[in-house]
Amino acid sequence: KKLKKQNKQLLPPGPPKLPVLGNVHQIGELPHQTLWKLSKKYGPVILLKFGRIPVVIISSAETAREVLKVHDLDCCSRPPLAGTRKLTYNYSDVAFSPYGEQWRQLRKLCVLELFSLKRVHLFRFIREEEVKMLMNSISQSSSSAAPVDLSEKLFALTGSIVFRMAYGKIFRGSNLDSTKFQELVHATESVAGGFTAGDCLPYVGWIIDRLTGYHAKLERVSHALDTFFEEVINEHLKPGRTKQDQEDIIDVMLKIERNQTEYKSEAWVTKENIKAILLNIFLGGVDTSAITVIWAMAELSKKPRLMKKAQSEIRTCIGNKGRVTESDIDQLQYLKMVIKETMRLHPPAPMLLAREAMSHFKVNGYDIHPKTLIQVNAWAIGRDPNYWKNPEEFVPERFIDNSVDFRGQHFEYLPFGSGRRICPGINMGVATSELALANLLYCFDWKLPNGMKEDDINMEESTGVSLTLCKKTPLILVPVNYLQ
Ligand code: HEM
Repeated sequence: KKLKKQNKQLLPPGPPKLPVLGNVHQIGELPHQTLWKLSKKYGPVILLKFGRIPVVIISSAETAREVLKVHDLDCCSRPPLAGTRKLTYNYSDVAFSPYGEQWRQLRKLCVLELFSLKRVHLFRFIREEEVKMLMNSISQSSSSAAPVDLSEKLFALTGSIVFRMAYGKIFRGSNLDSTKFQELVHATESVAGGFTAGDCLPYVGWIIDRLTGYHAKLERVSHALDTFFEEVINEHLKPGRTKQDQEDIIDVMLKIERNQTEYKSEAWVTKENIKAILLNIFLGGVDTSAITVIWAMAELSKKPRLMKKAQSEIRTCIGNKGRVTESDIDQLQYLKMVIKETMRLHPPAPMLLAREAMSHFKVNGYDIHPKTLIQVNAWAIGRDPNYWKNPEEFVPERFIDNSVDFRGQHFEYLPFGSGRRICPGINMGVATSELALANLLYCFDWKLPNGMKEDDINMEESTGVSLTLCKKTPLILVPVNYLQ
């Protein structure tokens, strides 16, 4: 009877699997690309096995809609992974915690308090100050016609912005300078989010994790993070901290923690929740915005005509004001299209964060069982020729008179995901990317170094050590001051 029932089930197709390993050996360094190729052969819903874990890969707008909208509630949990469990104080966070009451309350806290539009506006002065400092530092290189490593500068910029918003401190002069902070972010990314042997292989996996050094690295990183979080939280608890201090994200969370009784039915926050959410901000906020601006500058440098078009829009609008502020951004329609097109071709998170099915449901007629992991390939969907004309080409103009946006309602375009788990930091991420790009384009003309040609710009991708998709080689350009 059982066999009969099983035979009636229709599982998604997929490539042949090895015993024990499943398909792990086929994934390669750029999983979104490998899986895209597999989807061309096997279709938009594929079943793989990572060791013992069944994984379904979704690669079309229609099937993404089924998963993220129609069956959102059936699969809005996150899988339990060893790295994230350790780093998030046993899932005390928002991004990696399973679906349930705690996640709902913390998510509400993020949406209504921490990353709300009001909060994004309150932090505007931080973004403007940090972008201004970046322009000043680039301007110095410009006077000596020295090439600038824009990748490094942009990672440092978004690091400083997130650091100040969350911890209220400025890198410069602190014992954790920008380089050390970047190192900590990247070390954290290298142990968070991905699958370890222990997650995939029963009995022997944990031994492999010890032999490869993963376990020791995870211990080291989580200890360093915990020490850092303890330090910044304790600083916020010192009595000398005056009311005039600009309220940062730790202040907001500590206030809520203190007022537990007042909030009781609304939200409840412990020190561990605070630390775990700080970690989410760390991982969600730093690289994503920097990566967007780096890819945008790389694409525009390859197409000088488009760069000129974006610059003339900004320069006509801003005149001789000296810099672009956030109140100018709404008038810069072409700039917004450049950001959108960049996120279509280079979504910072090419595979949305993995979800876990909580109940049985069907996608495209295939059975999906509870505990199956579901990964949506946003990168492949953004290049689907059924939805995008000349999908491999960078054409910001495709967004003219096109209502498609990144708020999760258009399943052919999912840079921030969709459904219950959609990124709550959209406004913060977009505000940072738009302001930085607008100022880079306004303040400078950009030349390629050492007689390099547009076609020589290396557009190879790298997932590096993390879940995000960077440009493989740093973007090096020569700035020429536009305003003297
Ligand atoms: C360009 C900037 C950004 C991009 C492209 C981006 C992208 C994403 C994506 C694709 C997801 C997964 C959505 C899903 O599973 O459906 C996500 C989740 C998340 N992002 Fe972002 N993000 C950005 C900026 C930020 C910022 C600035 C923050 C916070 C300061 C943030 C915090 C989070 C959190 C907490 C989650 C987990 C939500 C949950 O699981 O409920 N992100 N982001």
